[in-house]
Amino acid sequence: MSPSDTSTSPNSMTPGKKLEGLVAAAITPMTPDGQINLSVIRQYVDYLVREQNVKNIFVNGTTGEGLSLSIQERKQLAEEWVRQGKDKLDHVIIHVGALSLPESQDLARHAAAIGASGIAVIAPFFFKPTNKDELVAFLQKVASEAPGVPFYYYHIPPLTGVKIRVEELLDGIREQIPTFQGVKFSDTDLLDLAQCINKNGSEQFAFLYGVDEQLLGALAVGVNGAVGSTYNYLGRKTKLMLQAFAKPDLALAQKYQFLIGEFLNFVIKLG
Ligand SMILES: CC(=O)N[C@@H]([C@@H](O)[C@H](O)[C@H](O)CO)[C@@H](O)CC(=O)C(=O)O
Repeated sequence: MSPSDTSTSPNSMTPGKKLEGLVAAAITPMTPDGQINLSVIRQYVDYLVREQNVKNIFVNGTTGEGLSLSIQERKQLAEEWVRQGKDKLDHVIIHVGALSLPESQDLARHAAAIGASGIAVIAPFFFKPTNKDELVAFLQKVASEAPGVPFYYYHIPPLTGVKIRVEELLDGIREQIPTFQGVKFSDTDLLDLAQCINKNGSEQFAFLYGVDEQLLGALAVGVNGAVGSTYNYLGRKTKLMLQAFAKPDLALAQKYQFLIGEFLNFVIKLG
């Protein structure tokens, strides 16, 4: 599917539905000879929905190694996820961040044309913005290329090295980026996260946490969802934790968080 022959109208998945709950950070399927393997994405969607009860996907992010892919590969993956997610997924969010502003803008226009339900952008991480205004200016130039598409800032300072506090960034953001919809917060600074939520209660922003092993802490300060790699295979288990937290049964929620932590400790030790 190319943007010109799209069979999916823009934002046709769930127009207006707020992004919340679990979002799986998509792994990029590859063939043994290093090509992207689009043929398994249909099965991947069905697996997420049926086996993990997860209906939101974040494409071309960290888990999907989007920044190691070519622009063409990123577009093909975005198209296939939107196509296969139609009528099955609630949200297909495409990460369109890149070091080159024109490339990021190109990816944003493409995501809009194929009907993605949202776009996200990380901070440029080689020549880094040194203050909030520089970062917002970059984000604004990308977001404005997709004026009908909800926009999310992807905050991941351990990888970008850009430590501008999100609380500061959000101050007045809608005036600069009218499509601004929320933050994917992949950092352990819960003070910053808590202040963001505290100060923006009236804005209806989505705050999605990205450190899976600490999700319970982020729930306690008020996030409305999470984006992460483990929701590909621990979606159901994590939903049990969300239910226990909402009940509220903190002891049970802790039990699930500890189990998830134990599992991740094992995975991290494997490298
Ligand atoms: C650095 C990193 O990869 N973080 C993951 C987490 O889900 C992470 O895999 C998990 O917390 C285990 O450490 C996500 O925040 C990344 C993510 O959502 C993405 O793929 O964009």
